[in-house]
Amino acid sequence: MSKITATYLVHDKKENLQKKAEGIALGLTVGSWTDLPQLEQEQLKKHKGNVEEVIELPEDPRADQFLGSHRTRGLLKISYPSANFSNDLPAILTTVFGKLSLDGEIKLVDLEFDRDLEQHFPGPKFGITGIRDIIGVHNRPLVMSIFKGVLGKDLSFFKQQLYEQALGGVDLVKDDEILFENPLTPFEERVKIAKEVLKSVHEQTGEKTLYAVNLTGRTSELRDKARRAAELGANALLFNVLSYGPDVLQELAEDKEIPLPIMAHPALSGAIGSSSLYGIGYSVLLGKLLRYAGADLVLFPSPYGSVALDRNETLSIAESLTTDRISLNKSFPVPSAGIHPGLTPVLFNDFGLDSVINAGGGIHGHPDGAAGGARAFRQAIDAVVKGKDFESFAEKHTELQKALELWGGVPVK
Ligand SMILES: CSCCC(=O)C(=O)COP(=O)(O)O
Ligand SMILES: [Mg+2]
Repeated sequence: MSKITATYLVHDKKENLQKKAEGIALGLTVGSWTDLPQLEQEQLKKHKGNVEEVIELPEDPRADQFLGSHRTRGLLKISYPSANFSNDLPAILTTVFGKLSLDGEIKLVDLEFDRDLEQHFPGPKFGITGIRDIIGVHNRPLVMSIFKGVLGKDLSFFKQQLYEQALGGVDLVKDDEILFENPLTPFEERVKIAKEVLKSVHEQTGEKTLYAVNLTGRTSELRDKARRAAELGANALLFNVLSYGPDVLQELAEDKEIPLPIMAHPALSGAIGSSSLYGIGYSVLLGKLLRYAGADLVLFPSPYGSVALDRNETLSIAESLTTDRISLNKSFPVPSAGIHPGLTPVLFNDFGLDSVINAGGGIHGHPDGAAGGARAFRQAIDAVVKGKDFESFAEKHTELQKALELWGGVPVK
């Protein structure tokens, strides 16, 4: 029988982790069944969760600081039969971590879909390969920039910023996630102007650029709005997935009349993923779930910038997005937040060729403006991909040199 397997990190005053695991396996499925008549017990058996593994972990060295007295710490791996849920993320999440998420110090740190279940989730429509094919770039990390300072500005400002970013050589430009429907830069107008600007840049440089327009508004409006964007010539969407829920992303990703790559923004994810005791681990939240739901690109804070995540957490997100799965395309990992060209060597070292380097301030704050910032990133990427000495390369590339003078460089340790 098909199943889903969840791994939980638990901290407990009670010593017996096996008993705790059995309690969860029973409590989240059939409840108390041992006192029921034999026939009913047999019927319920096929619905009962199964404890697959219990691993006791050494006490966290920081336990005294944030946990108080000694606690048992461990990983509980429990599987749930697919007979218990329908094949959709809301049912799966409610089964494995609905009520349980409220029950003390417990964090969902892994979720394994078996092959039968995986087939119900088509995943990214384009994925890494599809996006590379659209842009026509296969041999380097991509560069993405973010519109900045657009709130309160009109379409002429938007047009100029887009033009400069694209002309400098970024592969993708995205709206900031805080740009919603507004009278100065309406959604449909942004799409139309972007189409015109990117066509003109393509004619000048021969390079293709994607613009991810922020798909916002009430859930019931999203499908029509995204379809309209596609009709008007949009070539990508940005989506604040956690404000809506992964199933909403899946609806959009599966829609044949929305033939656009979808970029998932991590806004709100810190509220769910950042505690070491509670919530959902980032590799599940931003990794597996968003890939299953169909995100072609997933943004997350890098270990190095202004909003930094633990390095191992970021590596596990990237691994969840890119690990080989027979029936699923890979999603592009997009380490972000406070990124500047001097971080390119460490980002390339951590996330490799199949990643997108994404910057807002690190593009617009360049002394030569957004086009200069974009060139600095392209030069930085050129240097790392060719294995050149970064500092010496910068001496011969003006924009990169200026970026390093302003923000410094971070060498790979
Ligand atoms: C928290 S990851 C999302 C990155 C993002 O949306 C952003 O605006 C980053 O801007 P920055 O100027 O820090 O590159
Ligand atoms: Mg932003």
